[in-house]
Amino acid sequence: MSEEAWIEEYSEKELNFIEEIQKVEIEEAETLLKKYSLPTLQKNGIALVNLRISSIRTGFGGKTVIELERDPAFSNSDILPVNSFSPGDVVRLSQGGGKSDTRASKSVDKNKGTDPSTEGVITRVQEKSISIALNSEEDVPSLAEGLSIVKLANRTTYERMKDTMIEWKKNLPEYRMPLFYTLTGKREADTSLEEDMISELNFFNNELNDGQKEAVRFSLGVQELALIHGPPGTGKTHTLVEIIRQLVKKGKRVLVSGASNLSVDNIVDRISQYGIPMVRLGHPARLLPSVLNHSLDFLSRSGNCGEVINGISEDIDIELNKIRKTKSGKERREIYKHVRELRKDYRRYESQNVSECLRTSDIVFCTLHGAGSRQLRNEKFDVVIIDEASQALEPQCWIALLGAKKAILAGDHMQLSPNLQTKNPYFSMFERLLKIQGDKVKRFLNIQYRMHELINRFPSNTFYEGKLIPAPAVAKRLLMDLPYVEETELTDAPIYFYDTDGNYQEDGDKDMGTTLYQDSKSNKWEAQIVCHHVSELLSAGLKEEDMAIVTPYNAQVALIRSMLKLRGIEVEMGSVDRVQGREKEAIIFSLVRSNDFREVGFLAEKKRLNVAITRPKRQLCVVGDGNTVKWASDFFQRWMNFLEEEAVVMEVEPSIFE
Ligand SMILES: Nc1ncnc2c1ncn2[C@@H]1O[C@H](COP(=O)(O)OP(=O)(O)OP(=O)(O)O)[C@@H](O)[C@H]1O
Repeated sequence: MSEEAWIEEYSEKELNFIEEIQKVEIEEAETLLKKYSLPTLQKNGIALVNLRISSIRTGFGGKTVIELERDPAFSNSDILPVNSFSPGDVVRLSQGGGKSDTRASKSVDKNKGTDPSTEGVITRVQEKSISIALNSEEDVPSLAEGLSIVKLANRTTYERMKDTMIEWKKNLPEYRMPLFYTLTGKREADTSLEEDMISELNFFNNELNDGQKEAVRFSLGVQELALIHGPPGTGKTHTLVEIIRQLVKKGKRVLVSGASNLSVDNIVDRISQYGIPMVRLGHPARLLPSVLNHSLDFLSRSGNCGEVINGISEDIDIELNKIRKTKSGKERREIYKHVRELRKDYRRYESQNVSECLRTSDIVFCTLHGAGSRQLRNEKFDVVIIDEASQALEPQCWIALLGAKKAILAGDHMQLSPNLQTKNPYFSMFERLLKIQGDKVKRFLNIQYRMHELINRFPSNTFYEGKLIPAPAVAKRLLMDLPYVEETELTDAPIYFYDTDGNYQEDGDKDMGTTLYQDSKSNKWEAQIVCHHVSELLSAGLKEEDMAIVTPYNAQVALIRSMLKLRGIEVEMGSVDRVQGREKEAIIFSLVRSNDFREVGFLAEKKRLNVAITRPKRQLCVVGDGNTVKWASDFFQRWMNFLEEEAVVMEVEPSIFE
């Protein structure tokens, strides 16, 4: 096949894939809006009604940011209802929809000439307020009251992926070719090492273990592609930090990207102490507070034109607040005209500062999606590093790789891959490259610094060919070895298993149908056992912040949270997907599924189980029905056999339920 045809075919395949997943997500979101009223959507966390504007200001890029709060005319409390909004969500803002039970899609439909509506992006979520950056400059609603917001599918994510694939197809400059062909499998990866890059290699961090050092050496020396396979707790971030420092020392310009803001910020946090010129792109509301002074937003307001920019921003805010006070259309038009002029100036000065800031940075940090932002258009990098690469969609990775000659991908394809609604299993770029290029492009981090050796055993044997070994310092640690924890029958072993054995079956919440809440499974018996175990650990001296509760279903999270609240206990908890990348001294894992059909549903994915059971350092406590779970597959049978043999199997005493 000719090179042109190869590029064409590959890009088309990716474009079709993006279209397919976008269609599924948008249809799903639109079905919800058509089917349910705003108040019902609010009950389920994806809408907020009866809000009013509390302030207006100018944010990064000269965008109007409005802050919304609860309208006291409709509620006695100023705390927002429980919701699932987070920075980056795209929302539709409209007037009305709160009092009557109107369909969400009807009340916000511009074309039908009903309430005016506008779209924006959430920038900040607080207990009593929520802020939105509006998409266009004349979007400040004329009425500041009776506002509603509802979550929409995020189209820009898909548009960026599509633009990237079109760019790859249309424009493949010479410098990008070798990497493209290696990444798409048209040619075998060249794994020879560049001597210049690895001769006289002095490690900044001498505590790196041999596997980590080899991963650093290989990543530095190889000319196009390195994969770092880092199972849980194996020091992936440590290794990446060393690679980045070594690359900068060799005069290379590096783009560091990751599937999530947190993965990127963890690296920024650790690198920032070394005084390397660097910048973190991304909306400040989505960044860890500790990295804010490296953000482009902060740096561009403090550079050469910083003072001017801040002055213009204040002027815009004053004008925007005038708009809220006037009812005259003529006056409003005039103010908007003035605001537009101010914004033009604002962007001009800001873009000067942004260019300066990027030009002088040896390392640029952003999410994969952020790599597609206009500030990075035409920027080139010697090396692009992608952390959590196994959790990203392939076209997301391509966004970051557009300006690269060499790629280093770190991840673990044995943990959760992107959560797609499609029926087919999804292979990330990381996993696909392992398949097509083989182990020669990979280095494996084999020592984990988190789990007790018994907790390590099942995941190591099942997912990592028995090659994952605990560092001596962690291999024998138990809860009772913590200085403030007493030795009790619940703190002296690494794994506990409360087997409910089919006696305490799950509950299903059918109220919302399957579309809105696919995850509405709970099990009150298991919730009670979890509360009992948590209380016992606290009595033994363990602190609330030392433990977390993990379960595959959000409904179970909510149930356990409410039960613990009654006992005055507040412990971190989340669905399995939310705790990937986290660790705690003790993890309590409630499996929920218990039924006569031996159906384990959502839990069935092996990788989900791997994530859940590799979070604890000193104790894993499993609460579940062995009888349902063990028949799901050979794999679950093996896991149940392991628990029966190795865990302390706990009797489910009736007193637990009192
Ligand atoms: N060579 C080492 N010697 C001693 N401790 C180490 C070493 N490498 C990593 N660690 C420790 O292991 C833990 C995990 O390290 P790090 O956060 O870099 O891992 P990670 O692989 O990125 O984690 P995750 O599982 O969340 O992806 C940290 O507490 C770190 O201090």
